[in-house]
Amino acid sequence: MGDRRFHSLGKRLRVDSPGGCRKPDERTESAENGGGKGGCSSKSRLDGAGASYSKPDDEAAVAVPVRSKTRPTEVNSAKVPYVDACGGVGRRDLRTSAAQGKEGVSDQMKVKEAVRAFHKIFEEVKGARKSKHVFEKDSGISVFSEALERMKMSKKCVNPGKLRGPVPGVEIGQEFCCRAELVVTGVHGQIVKGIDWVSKDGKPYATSIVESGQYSNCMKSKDEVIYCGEGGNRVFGGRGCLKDQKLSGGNLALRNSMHSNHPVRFVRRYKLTKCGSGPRHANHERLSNCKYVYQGIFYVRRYWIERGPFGKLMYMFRLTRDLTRNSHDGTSNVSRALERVCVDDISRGREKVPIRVSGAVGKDGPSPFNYIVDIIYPEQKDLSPPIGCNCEEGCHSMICSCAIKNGRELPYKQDGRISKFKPLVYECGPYCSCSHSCINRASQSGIKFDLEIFQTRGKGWGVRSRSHIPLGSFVCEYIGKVLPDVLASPEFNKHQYFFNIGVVGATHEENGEYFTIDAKANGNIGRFINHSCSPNLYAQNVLYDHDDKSMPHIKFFASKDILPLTELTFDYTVSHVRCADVLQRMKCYCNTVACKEKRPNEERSR
Ligand SMILES: C[S@@+](CC[C@H](N)C(=O)[O-])C[C@H]1O[C@@H](n2cnc3c(N)ncnc32)[C@H](O)[C@@H]1O
Repeated sequence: MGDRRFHSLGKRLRVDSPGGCRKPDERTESAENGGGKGGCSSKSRLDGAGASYSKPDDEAAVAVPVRSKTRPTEVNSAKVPYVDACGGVGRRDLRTSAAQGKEGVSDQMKVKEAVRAFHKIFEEVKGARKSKHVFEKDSGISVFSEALERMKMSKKCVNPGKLRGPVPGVEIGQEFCCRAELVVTGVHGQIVKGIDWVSKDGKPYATSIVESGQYSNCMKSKDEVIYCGEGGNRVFGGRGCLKDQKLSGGNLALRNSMHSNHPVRFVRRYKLTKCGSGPRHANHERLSNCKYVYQGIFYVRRYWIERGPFGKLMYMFRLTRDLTRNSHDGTSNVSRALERVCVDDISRGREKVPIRVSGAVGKDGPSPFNYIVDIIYPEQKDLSPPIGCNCEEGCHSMICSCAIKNGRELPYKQDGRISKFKPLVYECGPYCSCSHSCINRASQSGIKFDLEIFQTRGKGWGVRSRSHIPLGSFVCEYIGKVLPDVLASPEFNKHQYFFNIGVVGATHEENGEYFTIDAKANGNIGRFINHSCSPNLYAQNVLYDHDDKSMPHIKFFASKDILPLTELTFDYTVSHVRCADVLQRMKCYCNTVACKEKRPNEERSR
């Protein structure tokens, strides 16, 4: 390993939400629907720290939460016939649906009954106010809220606890006239907030999200949603509430749900045209100018922060539908589907492109690990946010403060390829004013090449690309959990997944503060890249979301043009990977001329 010299960064700022910490959640799983106040100012980090989930993904994905004997019918298609919750003209008789068992029907009847009861109470409240000439603006509480309150008092809501996963009696595609209907049926317990959550072991976990129309959310396809977190960043500006979003409340709950692979219900809002169709209540009147359609169970795959339309930071979440979950499937179907996922995409939809396992699958496939796409920083580490650039019109080498830190040059060419390798590259990031398409963010847009994992000779699994990779292209990051060096046990293991990090010559070395990325339990495709004495990848230190040189991102770029199906490798000895120690104790199977020259007497007959 190379020697470690270094400089000081001085004071470290926090990346996380400021503010004191009251208990992260005041609600409990058994809280009455809609009763909680969403906010929480829990002190929490931007990074993945605190990801205390212990379940491997596979396990979590198969474990369908069971809370009622009567499982709801979840079908993975928005086109399935829906049960109109409003009980009006032209509805199908629920009892005729062959797919629904007796219990499913009774759940649906309960849901329908709750909606009917709500509308009855709503009419009563409205009528009472009308007769007393009480106008909504004078009453201080809306007719909806008052009716909802009465529903709760008379215990007429169904599925009252904060359920996780599917809601009994509610199908994908089911329509609701208003937010209150979502509350009385147990789909989403918040009448205003878009994110609903429960507290478990003192941590909030998201149960459902509703597109409120206030943020720039979008459903990219019927299986993928980009959801903007909550707080101070409405698309239309709001009333004096513009501020940076924080990793607390619903945002923290979504982050935690991502780490623990918790299911999140998603409800989409559709605006209705004046004469268009839409659910109506018993009197055939529209209750609002939009409708809400239940879309099914989604999983949070990743999150990031970006600047919103008003220049404030927003937490963005990517959720995808879990196609393995379908209550018509028996367990065998679920495991078959999981197997298929393993062959098709080891990242389980977390990368933009699927990552295949070539050859063996199932028991013969790579041993299980939790696929993550964001580094998990140590909880106790205060990460200093960098001072971002102010280049709203695009970054230029002479004026962009990030380019200035790179020696007054932008490290990337127009096509996104790195111009030259450096000890450290400063990219623009979440604290910069430039756009996401800024050229100085080349390594932040995810994997683009068609990578796959395959069995090598003598080295276990390795990585290769099905497509050609041009010199200088970003390939992938080495992702895992950052551990203080002392915790990264140097003991010899068959396959080591440690990557020692830290910019050589930076201040952390004076304090003896060293870190290692451990990708054994949590990692991405980077953990499968093997060593070669004549590598085709280069591990580049990159900083953008914090300024701490002791834990830069490790980004792999192509150090030569790489032909399709060539194994991707980097030099463990140059990159300070702890595997370098391993290589001293075991034979190198990179099978290159450089290796034979380095180790002329080594036996390579595996
Ligand atoms: C980061 S892992 C790489 C992925 C690993 N091959 C697997 O199957 O998971 C590092 C381990 O791969 C093996 N390895 C990597 N490069 C090697 C090489 N050139 N020769 C022999 N073994 C190698 C060693 O066992 C090493 O500890």
